[in-house]
Amino acid sequence: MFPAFLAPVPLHRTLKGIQLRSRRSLTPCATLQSPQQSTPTAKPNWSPNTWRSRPILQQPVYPDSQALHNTEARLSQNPPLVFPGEIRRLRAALARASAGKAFVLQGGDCAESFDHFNAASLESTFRVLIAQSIVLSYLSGQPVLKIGRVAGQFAKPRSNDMEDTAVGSIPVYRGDIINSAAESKDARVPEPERLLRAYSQSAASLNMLRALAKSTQSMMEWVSLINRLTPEKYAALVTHIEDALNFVAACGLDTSASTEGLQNMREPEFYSSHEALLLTYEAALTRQSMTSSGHMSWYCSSAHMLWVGERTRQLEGAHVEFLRGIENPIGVKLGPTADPAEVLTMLDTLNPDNDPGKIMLIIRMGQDKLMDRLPALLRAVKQEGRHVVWSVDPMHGNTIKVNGVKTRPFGRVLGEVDAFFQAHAQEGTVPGGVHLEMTGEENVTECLGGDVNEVTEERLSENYKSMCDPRLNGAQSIEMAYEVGQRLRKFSRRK
Ligand SMILES: O=C[C@H](O)[C@H](O)COP(=O)(O)O
Ligand SMILES: C=C(OP(=O)(O)O)C(=O)O
Repeated sequence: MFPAFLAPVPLHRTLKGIQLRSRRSLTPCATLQSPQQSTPTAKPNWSPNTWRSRPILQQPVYPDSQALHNTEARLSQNPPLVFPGEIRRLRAALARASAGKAFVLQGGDCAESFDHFNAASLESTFRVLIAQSIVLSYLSGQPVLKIGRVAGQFAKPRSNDMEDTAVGSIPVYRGDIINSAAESKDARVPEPERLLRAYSQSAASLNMLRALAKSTQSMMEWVSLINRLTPEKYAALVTHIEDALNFVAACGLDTSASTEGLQNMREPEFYSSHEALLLTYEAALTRQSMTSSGHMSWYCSSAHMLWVGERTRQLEGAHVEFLRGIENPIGVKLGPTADPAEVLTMLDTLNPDNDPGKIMLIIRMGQDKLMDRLPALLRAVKQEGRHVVWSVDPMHGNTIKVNGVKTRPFGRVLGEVDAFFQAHAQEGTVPGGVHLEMTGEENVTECLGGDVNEVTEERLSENYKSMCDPRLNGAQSIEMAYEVGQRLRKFSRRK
């Protein structure tokens, strides 16, 4: 199934410290072994621990290393959160997206929280993601692949190690899996037991998301949710969506689940993802499993898809080293400084056999910089015949501060989406997805703008709950789906 793993990395891009690939012996063993029981890996010179000898950024320093070690040992015995078959299914779906036959919608919290965790909030985000996917599918005529930033999105990379607060300068909050957001020096001390709590919350979230995905909704229930959150300017489109759904229902197609798209609407396939930042957590949840062709492979069982962040994507760093050995699909965040040679080397390292469902390049350059920087990347990747899904994260490059509060104006976010489609039209490449920090909660006031119940500067403090960066609320998320869908529709018709 993966014979090309045996191919050597092109010499000119071989990384210092990563040896050329060579034939390796395969040792059969039971499926889903943990790192501590591991047999030789299918990837040469890699194990779930090789990252430990690489330079690493954005990691906490635990005062009690024995406690951390005990927690890692505990986690490595815990059951996997996701399974190899699901991961392989996601890769097959992503391969379709890389060929322009599906579109990826990836979204969820900036940072999941222990204190804000509740069923209503999780369910509202799930429902809004499905509603967005219906709008996107209707407008573009493409199946939409739904991936949540959920069930593991707990660790945050930060710009600075320290912050000034009312109690003086203290270490920054790095996400609930690491320390507490409370403003005191003690609260910011990293605590290993938080890894176990994050694991438990992720398991509970996945349990609920799997149940939600299986609980059949009538199409009209979706229409009523979409209707409530649709801006006036798109009211006519809701009627068209309703007509289309009525038509397929009248044809008996909604119950027969005879096409991928319709089945997806009734029983949506839903995948989890998060930034692979806290490598002690990710490594402890990495398991070995046999592929259908009898090869042993490593899967990170913390989420279906993982991504490497803009701040930790150094080619010789620990995060890329960890990610190169696992079979999960990998996202790579690319900010304005990413250059073509670096991106191609990254692809050599993470996807040496050029599998079309393996890599998602997630552009987050900011609306002002994208048109300057993205076309060169699109050209280089296309010229080299590399298969990737191109996605846009229009959130992270468009953050501003208003009265000291981080926010993102809806218009700027949309500006980056626009530029993304424009760059692909110019270069003849495929815009394959969108990545949003969002919540299904309707009354959240973190991002400015939006047509339904507009968030003004004065309203930002009304209900600002994000643990780190501002999210689109339920109505802003649906509005964004219309905007992205219109652009995707125009794009598809241009072909
Ligand atoms: O979500 C992304 C980063 O973690 C976040 O933007 C960092 O925020 P900071 O610049 O306030 O540290
Ligand atoms: C930190 C994030 O993004 P980036 O690495 O693009 O800044 C994120 O998506 O949470």
